[in-house]
Amino acid sequence: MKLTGAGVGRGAVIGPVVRIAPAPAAPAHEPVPEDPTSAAADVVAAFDAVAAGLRAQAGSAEGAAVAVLGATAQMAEDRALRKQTLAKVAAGEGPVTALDSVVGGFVEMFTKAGGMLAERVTDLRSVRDRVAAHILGVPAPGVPHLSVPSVVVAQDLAPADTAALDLSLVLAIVTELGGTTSHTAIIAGQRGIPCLVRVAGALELAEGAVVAVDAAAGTLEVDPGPEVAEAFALRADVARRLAEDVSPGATADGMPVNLLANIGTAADAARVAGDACEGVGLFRTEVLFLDRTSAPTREEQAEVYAQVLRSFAGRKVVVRTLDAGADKPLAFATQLDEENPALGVRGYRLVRTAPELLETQLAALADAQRVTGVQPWVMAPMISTPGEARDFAAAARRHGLTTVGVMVEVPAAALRADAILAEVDFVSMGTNDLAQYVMATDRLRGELSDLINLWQPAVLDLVAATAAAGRRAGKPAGVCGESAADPVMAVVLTGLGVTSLSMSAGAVPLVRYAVAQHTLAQAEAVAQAALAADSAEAARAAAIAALVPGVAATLGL
Ligand SMILES: C=C(OP(=O)(O)O)C(=O)O
Ligand SMILES: [Mg+2]
Repeated sequence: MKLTGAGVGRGAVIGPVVRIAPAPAAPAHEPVPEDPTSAAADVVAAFDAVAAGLRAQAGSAEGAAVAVLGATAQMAEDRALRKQTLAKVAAGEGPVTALDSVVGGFVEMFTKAGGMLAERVTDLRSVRDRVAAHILGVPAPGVPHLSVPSVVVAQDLAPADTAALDLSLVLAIVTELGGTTSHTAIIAGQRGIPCLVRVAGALELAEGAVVAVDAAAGTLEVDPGPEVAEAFALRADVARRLAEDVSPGATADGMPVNLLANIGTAADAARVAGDACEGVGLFRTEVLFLDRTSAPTREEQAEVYAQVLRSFAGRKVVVRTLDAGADKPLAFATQLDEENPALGVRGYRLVRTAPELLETQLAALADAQRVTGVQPWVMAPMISTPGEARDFAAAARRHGLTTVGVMVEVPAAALRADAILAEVDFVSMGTNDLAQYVMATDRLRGELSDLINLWQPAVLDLVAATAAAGRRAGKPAGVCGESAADPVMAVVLTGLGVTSLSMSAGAVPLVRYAVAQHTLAQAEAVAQAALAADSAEAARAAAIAALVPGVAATLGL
């Protein structure tokens, strides 16, 4: 059996399936319990079992997870929660329905109260899901404990779920929902973990079934034959051979194109520092803020930033300030009443509602600069106007950070790139959000993946306009969205005048190879071929056809 989906990365792996159970829904018409006393006893037993399970998990967890699990266990032990649920069951409501409405009431109350209480809403929902699963006799939702390298299959994964996985044992991630530029896919890609999203039928895969996941082809095959394993091994060989080239990125005629890595944590930095990349082009600092009830302190942040700077001492490190909101919600910063969070207070816009977050972060970064003697580049996400760029640059410089840039990921910033570049030292294009906003298509959902395709000519036009503005200003204009990881797109971007490409470290060798096979003029011809097309498919096909002979075959295209 073969399933198809949209792949992230180019990896191909074979391994057993481990399923992540989705949160159980309350049955539509849950029957009234025949014996309310025994139903009440079941509810108490479910609360007790969940609390005990969480306490046991906390006992074997490490770091921040201990406190999170302990706090969730405490909630499962909460007397008011139990008492109100039991009262409803005694009055004849189905136990899951009762639990659902009591938790719903608490969620509303906590949310209205704001502050610390609002931060407990996620814990409350997690307790509800676990207790409901216990009552219904279905697998507990949430991230499983992995004991062998596995292919993790889920309906969808929030960034916090991904953070809770032991990624060293994750061979691949397969989801039924989600999009290729959603953060979970990106975080996985950054770790070199192949990801397949939008896989219809993924949830029907049996636990333990052996599957072959090919992210480049976008396929999943159940019980693959030995020829599949052989083909995967061959591909790995080509990739290994190309990875032996450690020269700096450049076109065939010597025009430099910096090849940089995207990272999310200090551990990522330590892991990829030994790889042949010229630095970090995007440090997604929000990963440090995820799954917490309050922001990390200045000291805590400074320590992490210093670790990253030390790992890459002597190389460029571009640190992006907090990009929270929308698909990266933080309990302590996200606006709860936004109907369109992707269009709301996210990224740099948080200076309007929580200015101390940016101030603390810039101070911590300056501390890290001081203790390591390494000067980071710093940039802000979600900048829309030259005024925002100016304000951010002023704030960063006040803290003694000297190389200041912004991301170009909102169409307004691309359209006014000259004016934006007048305010800052560099720009970095976030093609994931740029595509989302240019095409008015939610990057988290895959139904419209044809529209959010990074090859859409309208997206390419704005990238071209921004790169041209960079050339005019004589300032670096890089790309750090997923576009940079695609070796064919990398040639197009080079031809458009993009000065650096930042991607998951595992993508660097193929990108280096593709760029190095073309002179600047040849890359420009590839870019023009793509720009002249009138659809995403035609743009990619035209670019592939314009590559110098032999490159497409080596790339397996
Ligand atoms: C690099 C980008 O930022 P993120 O994916 O973290 O939103 C982007 O939008 O392309
Ligand atoms: Mg972005």
